[in-house]
Amino acid sequence: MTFFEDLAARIDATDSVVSVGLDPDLDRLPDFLDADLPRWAFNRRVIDATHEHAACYKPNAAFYEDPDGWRALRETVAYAHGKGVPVLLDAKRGDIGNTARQYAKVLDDVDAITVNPYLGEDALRPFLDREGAGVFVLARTSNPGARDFQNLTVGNDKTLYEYVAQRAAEWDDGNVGLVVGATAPEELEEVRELVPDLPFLVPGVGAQGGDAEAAVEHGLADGIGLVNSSRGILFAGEGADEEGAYFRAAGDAAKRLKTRLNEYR
Ligand SMILES: O=c1ccn([C@@H]2O[C@H](COP(=O)(O)O)[C@@H](O)[C@H]2O)c(=O)[nH]1
Repeated sequence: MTFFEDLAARIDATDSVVSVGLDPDLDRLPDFLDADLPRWAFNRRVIDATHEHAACYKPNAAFYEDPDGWRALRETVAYAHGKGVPVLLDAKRGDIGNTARQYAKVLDDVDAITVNPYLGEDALRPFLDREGAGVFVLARTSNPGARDFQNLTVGNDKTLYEYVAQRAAEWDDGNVGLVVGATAPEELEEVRELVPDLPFLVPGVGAQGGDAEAAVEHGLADGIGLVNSSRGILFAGEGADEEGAYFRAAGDAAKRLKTRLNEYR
């Protein structure tokens, strides 16, 4: 099965397009979590609490880039897979071909990845050519600085993010999606009009205050796509003084987001 076939089956099974972001910020992990690998201990409990509502888990590589982090990530990916949930690594890779080939090896372990198109097609080929893997190309990101470059006009009449979206559609062989932020609902709509068939990963609902309705209305192609929340789910239990209550809050937050998104599906 390809990533997008798996994802379609998972969306069906959970009735959910929620991507649960696994960004275990060491500075925010609860004090009661006394473990050898705290990020893994945290993620395991989050996965236990949220997997019924998770179409996908999206660990961001930035939260794992040290030796203990790599171990925590490996355990997390295996555990998510054990629960039947696909894993999308948010790594935003993009480098010259020789290096990109090394980066792409991570697709032996995870099901999909985010990539940065700035270096051009040859930097993305090692990911695009991976049988079965999903590749989400950054088009219009959710941060305020996205406008600095992505909204510039290139050629005669297109913004850079529109141009990237069109190129990504040309690369698509049933394996390509786009990253478009929920904080830019007008851009979401424009990109959807340009590329009706590509599923989007839409980050930025929750902590970034993005538009959940636009995320669903424009993010899904034939019902397939992902709307991500990380901090809004992971740290929903902050303030709870015991473990059970803390992680129940994460489960409740994932369920609430699923229910809210489903109003617009
Ligand atoms: O445009 C983008 C691309 C990626 N992200 C990532 O998604 C999550 C969002 O986390 P929240 O806590 O829900 O804000 C995080 O890993 C980002 O690096 C994004 O936000 N926007």
